[in-house]
Amino acid sequence: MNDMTAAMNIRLHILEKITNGFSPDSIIGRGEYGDVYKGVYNGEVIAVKLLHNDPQQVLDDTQFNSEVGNLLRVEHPNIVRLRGYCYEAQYKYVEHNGEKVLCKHMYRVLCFEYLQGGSLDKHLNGTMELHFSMVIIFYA
Ligand SMILES: Nc1ncnc2c1ncn2[C@@H]1O[C@H](COP(=O)(O)OP(=O)(O)OP(=O)(O)O)[C@@H](O)[C@H]1O
Repeated sequence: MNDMTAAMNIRLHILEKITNGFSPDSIIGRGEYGDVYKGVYNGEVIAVKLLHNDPQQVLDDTQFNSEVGNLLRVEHPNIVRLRGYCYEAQYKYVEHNGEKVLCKHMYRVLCFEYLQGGSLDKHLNGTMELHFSMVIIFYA
């Protein structure tokens, strides 16, 4: 990871804060790959795209890094800018068949400059499989 991508890494707790915990009230749009929330980061309004959870199509670190890298390289006046990303695991206990089970929840988030009536069409193409996953890692 270079300095640029490191600087654009936005921690999950910050994204949760600026979207009121990914509250439905903060949703500004829904796409094929995830829901889009509105938030303010470093004084700028941004569009926060929380990628869907699909256990069948989980991106590994290399693939996600590669997609973020691609988005960083795109510089065009007609294409919305990536402001940051988040790739972070959260661990929590959930009820499963009457037992408490520790789950690893991977969050994959892309943050874009906010556009009035904006869309991520220009960024998410057929080659991207962007999801966040929930994987049971062991039983308590
Ligand atoms: N940068 C943005 N600024 C403002 N609103 C946005 C932005 N990006 C997405 N949105 C809103 O969220 C909605 C869903 O956007 P998104 O790009 O995720 O889905 P989409 O346009 O249907 O494309 P896809 O099929 O790739 O998911 C958009 O229609 C728009 O209303």
